[in-house]
Amino acid sequence: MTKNSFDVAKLVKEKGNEAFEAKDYVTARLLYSKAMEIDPSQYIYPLNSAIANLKLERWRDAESNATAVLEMVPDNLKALYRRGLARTELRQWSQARQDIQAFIDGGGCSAAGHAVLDTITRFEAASTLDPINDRSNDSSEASEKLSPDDVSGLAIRDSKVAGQGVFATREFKKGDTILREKPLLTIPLVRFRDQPAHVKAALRKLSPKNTARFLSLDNTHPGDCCADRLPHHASKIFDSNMIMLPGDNGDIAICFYAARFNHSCAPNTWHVFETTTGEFRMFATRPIREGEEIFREYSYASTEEMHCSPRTWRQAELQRLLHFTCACALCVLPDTAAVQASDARRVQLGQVFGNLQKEKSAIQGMSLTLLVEGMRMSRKEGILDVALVFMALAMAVCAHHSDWASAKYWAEMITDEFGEGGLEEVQDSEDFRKYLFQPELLPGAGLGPQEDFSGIRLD
Ligand SMILES: C[S@@+](CC[C@H](N)C(=O)[O-])C[C@H]1O[C@@H](n2cnc3c(N)ncnc32)[C@H](O)[C@@H]1O
Repeated sequence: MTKNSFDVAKLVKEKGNEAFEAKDYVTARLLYSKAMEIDPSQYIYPLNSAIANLKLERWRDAESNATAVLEMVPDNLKALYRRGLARTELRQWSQARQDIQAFIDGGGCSAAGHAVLDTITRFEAASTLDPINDRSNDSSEASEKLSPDDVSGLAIRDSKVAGQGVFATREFKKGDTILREKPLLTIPLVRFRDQPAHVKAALRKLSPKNTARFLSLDNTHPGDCCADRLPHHASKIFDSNMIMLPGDNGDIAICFYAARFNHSCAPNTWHVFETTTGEFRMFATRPIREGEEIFREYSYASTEEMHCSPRTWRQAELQRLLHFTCACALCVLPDTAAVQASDARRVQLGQVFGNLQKEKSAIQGMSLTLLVEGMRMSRKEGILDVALVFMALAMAVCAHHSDWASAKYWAEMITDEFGEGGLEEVQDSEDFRKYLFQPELLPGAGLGPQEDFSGIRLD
């Protein structure tokens, strides 16, 4: 590591020290282990890890940390003392004595050393009376899990699509909230080459626990796929898990829980970023059964491009940006005819969007027939958030032409698609809900020539 390089291991150790001082030994231990993994040449990381493990009564780990230090620096007094303590707890009396004696002989605090020697003598005597009391078990395995399992209704399991994914442990209704979380870190949308500087700054600001969480995320970029711009693949972890936040400012975020969901081109969720609460939220777009995998759509390309492009394009794009070949249910449809039909719908969907844009999105010129065609295709393709956009536009078109019965028909369909929960959560929901109950309040309502759309419905 060059002198001026961004030393991730050192930063991680410092975060570990912060956690240790706050008596969060579980996080401190995780961070020291990460620092050891990143830079195994430094004895200070296992030395610190040993003390965290002693605090957590993980005697074997503390012993092995101290041994690692002594292999690098044979007369390190702190390591001798810490190993002596661990070995005492592991009932390795004579080895414990040797370590503590070496500690005293090397100039370590004699009072502290003799106190441990006395303890060893007492333990040794007690152990002959109480042979069943085995102190060698490490005790804190369960408490150190940093896992999304504590988010209600979700569990991490092996996925048939890719590695691990997130599964429902209960039923979710359409519109139910799947997840709401504040991102671990966000950076502004900047040029790719400027990204590392922002990631570095964001990593520096992370709390110790969130540093451990960040480092525990998957790096799915193969080693040589592209040069990493930060040591220890920090930018690859970032790239593997980043989410472009929907909304105007377009920040890029790492969300600890949302990062664990696999991608699908026909996801069963949609998501928003609520600027008022700073929360990333996911909702079910259809009923999700217990045991079903839950997917989100990775939207790195523009959402429209992702929705309106055939499988080969989507796969190439995900490969180019994220280095994986999409194996979602839509991309691995078993028969060619089904793939061709899906591709054709996507291309048509693109044409619908194109035609709508040509009409400059002005409600007065928008064709309801075209919108309904878009709804049909997006429903078939399982991209319900797109269907919802078309429905909202359909409501506005009918309201513009004072066909209130038809406007109400589309409003009810939207309510039904969102589900009660989803409707409450949508961005700008207050206005939106108001329009659903009173379409006549929509901007432009009643301003167009009167028309009757009762013959145009979604079957
Ligand atoms: C943010 S991680 C998702 C969780 C990951 N599966 C795990 O085991 O931790 C993103 C990585 O998961 C894999 N992945 C996600 N969705 C996929 C899909 N539809 N097809 C193939 N691989 C996918 C890719 O390797 C991708 O880079």
